[in-house]
Amino acid sequence: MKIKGHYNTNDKKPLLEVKNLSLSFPQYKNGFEESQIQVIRDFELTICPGEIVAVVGSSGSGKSLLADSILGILPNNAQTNGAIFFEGQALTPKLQNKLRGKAISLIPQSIKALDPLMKTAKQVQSIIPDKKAKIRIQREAFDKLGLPHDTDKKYPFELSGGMARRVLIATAMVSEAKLIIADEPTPGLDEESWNETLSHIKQLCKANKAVLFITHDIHAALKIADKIAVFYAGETVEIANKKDFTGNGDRLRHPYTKALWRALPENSFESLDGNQPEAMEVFAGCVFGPRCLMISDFCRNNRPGSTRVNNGLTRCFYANS
Ligand SMILES: Nc1ncnc2c1ncn2[C@@H]1O[C@H](COP(=O)(O)OP(=O)(O)OP(=O)(O)O)[C@@H](O)[C@H]1O
Ligand code: NI
Repeated sequence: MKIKGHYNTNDKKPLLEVKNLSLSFPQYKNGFEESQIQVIRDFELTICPGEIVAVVGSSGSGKSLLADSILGILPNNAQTNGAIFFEGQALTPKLQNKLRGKAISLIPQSIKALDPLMKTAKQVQSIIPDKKAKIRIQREAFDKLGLPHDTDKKYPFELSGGMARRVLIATAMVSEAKLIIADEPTPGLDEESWNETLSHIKQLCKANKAVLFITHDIHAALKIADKIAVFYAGETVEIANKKDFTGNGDRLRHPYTKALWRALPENSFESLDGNQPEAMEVFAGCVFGPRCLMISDFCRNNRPGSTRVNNGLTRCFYANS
């Protein structure tokens, strides 16, 4: 069955809906012959208030460009197709300008995003709309995140990496954002900071904020997300629920997701041969085909559309087998 409307596991109204988003860049061979590098193909995703949805994909699969598409900060030469809706309204460049940093906010990967010349408390207070309550709101957020009082007067360079990361999360916490996009917020962290960062992100959704959690770390996704969208070569090959990641992965719907799950050290540690295709490779059939053990001639010549299976979504002709 082809999905027509939005994918939704509960009765809440979607906050964000991405429908058939495709993104490409023009490329010039020999200086003038134009071709397209297709980075994202027919991407779809729905996030409801209070939900954490992880987008899991390996390096170069198009995750950050997906975030940039939602925020409206794509490079000028990017060409997009498809539609993004926020609270049911089409996200036009004008609306993106209005919402960016307000209703839609970003927790960037780099702690360099903090202003080096402003004390941390001031930075966080500066984005609180209620000016009378800003000091109290900032302090409450710092308390929730375990940032002691003496953090308030420190400059970013005086903070440890973990503390600076908490200040970035505090910024999202006090903002009026309904949707927070966290782009790889856990790179290279030790186990304790990793756990802390994830539980702080989880706290955000308690205030009914939704989080789009972008990561290549499937453990991190499984720890906090309600739904997991698996991104492969710019396509959502599966949207699974957390509970589907169990046992031998038999509840999972797509061979790539099963392979990711089985490759984890606590599972059988089976690796998957081959590499994800480069953005410029053109496919008539399934993008995962070259690495798939179930490949048939049909898969080589036909692109699978999205199919709803077991309250999730997949792009595989053999999803039910
Ligand atoms: N301006 C651009 N022009 C052409 N190609 C680009 C441009 N920006 C990004 N790309 C390509 O798009 C692909 C996806 O990039 P993106 O940064 O979204 O990946 P990612 O999944 O976020 O990777 P990572 O996990 O390493 O952050 C990459 O192959 C990248 O080289
Ligand atoms: Ni990225």
